[in-house]
Amino acid sequence: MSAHIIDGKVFAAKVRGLVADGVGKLKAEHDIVPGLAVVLVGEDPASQVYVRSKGKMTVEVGMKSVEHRLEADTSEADLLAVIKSLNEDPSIHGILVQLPLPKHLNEDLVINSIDPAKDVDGFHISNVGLLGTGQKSMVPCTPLGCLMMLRDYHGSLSGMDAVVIGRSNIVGKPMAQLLLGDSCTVTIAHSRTKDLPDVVRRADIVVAAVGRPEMVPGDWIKPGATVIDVGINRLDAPEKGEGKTRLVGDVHYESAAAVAGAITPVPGGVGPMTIACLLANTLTACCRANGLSEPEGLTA
Ligand SMILES: Nc1nc(=O)c2c([nH]1)NC[C@@H]1CN(c3ccc(C(=O)N[C@@H](CCC(=O)O)C(=O)O)cc3)C=[N+]21
Ligand SMILES: [Mg+2]
Repeated sequence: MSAHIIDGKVFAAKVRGLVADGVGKLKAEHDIVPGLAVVLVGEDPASQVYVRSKGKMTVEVGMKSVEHRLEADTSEADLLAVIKSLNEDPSIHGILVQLPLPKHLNEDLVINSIDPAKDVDGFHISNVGLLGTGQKSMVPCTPLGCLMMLRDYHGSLSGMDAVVIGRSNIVGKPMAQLLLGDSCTVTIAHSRTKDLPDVVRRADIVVAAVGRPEMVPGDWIKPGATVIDVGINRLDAPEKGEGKTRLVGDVHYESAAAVAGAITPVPGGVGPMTIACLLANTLTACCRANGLSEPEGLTA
C-alpha cells in the first residue's frame, strides 16, 4: 500500500467545526439558530440509524434538529402536507426527505414540493438546473463532500481527467457538474460504457458511485491517480462471527491503494463528509434566508 489515505472522518470533523463556528456567530450577532428537519417515511432500520446520527450531529453543531417519522403507508397527500408546513416554518432552514421512499410515493413529486431554498439535498429540479448552469444553488451533499476532499488534496483540479462511474441524480450527475465547474475534463461512465477498464485507466481522478461492492479493481487505476469511493455496501462477514457484516466500497481497496496516489477508505471516507456537508448546506441556507453573507469554504 502506497497511497495517501484521505481521512474523511478527520476532514468531516474539521468541516463540522467550521459549521459550529458559523452557527455560533449567527447566534451571537443575529440571535438566529439554523434548523434542519429530516422526514423519514417507513421503518428501514439502516435509515433509522443514519437519521439518528444526523440528528445528533445537528445538535452538536448548535442547530435545531427536527425529525418527522411517518408510517410506511403514509399517503402522498399527508407527506406533502408535512413538507408544506416545514416550507412555511421560519425556524426551519433545511428540509431533507430520506430516500428511497416507499414505492407508492412519487419521489420526484415529493422532492419538487420542497422549497428550493430549503432543499439541503440539492435534489429539487430548480437546484439541479442552477448547478448545471453554474449559478448559485444548493449542492448535493455527497458530491460536495467529494469536491471538498479533492480540492483540499490537490489545490486546483484544472485540466485533470476525471471519470465518474455512475450516472445517478444523487451522485454521478451532480459530481460531474462540480468537476466540470472546477475545469476537469469529465467522463461519465456507467453500466453500458464500452471498455470501462480503459476509460478508468485514463483518469487522474476516479469517482466510483455505482453501488456494486468492490467492482473497481486496482489494475483499472492509473498509477498515482486519486480515487474517491462513494460506495457503501454491506456484505456478510461470517469470519467476524455469525450474522456479522462488513462495509466495503465500490473500489477494491487493497489493490487500488497499492497503485493510487490517494484514496478514500470505506468506512471513514465519503460517508462522514456527506453528513458534514448536510450541516454546511443548512448553515448556507440559513444565511441566504436571512440575507447574510455565506460561510467561506463550505460551498461549491
Ligand atoms: N435524502 C437523502 N439524502 C441523503 O444524503 C441520504 C438519503 N436520503 N438516504 C440514505 C443515504 C445514505 N447516506 C449516508 C450518509 C452517510 C453515511 C456514513 O456516514 N457512513 C459511515 C459508516 C456508517 C456505518 O458504519 O454504517 C462511513 O462511511 O464511514 C452513510 C450513508 C445518506 N443518504
Ligand atoms: Mg448505471
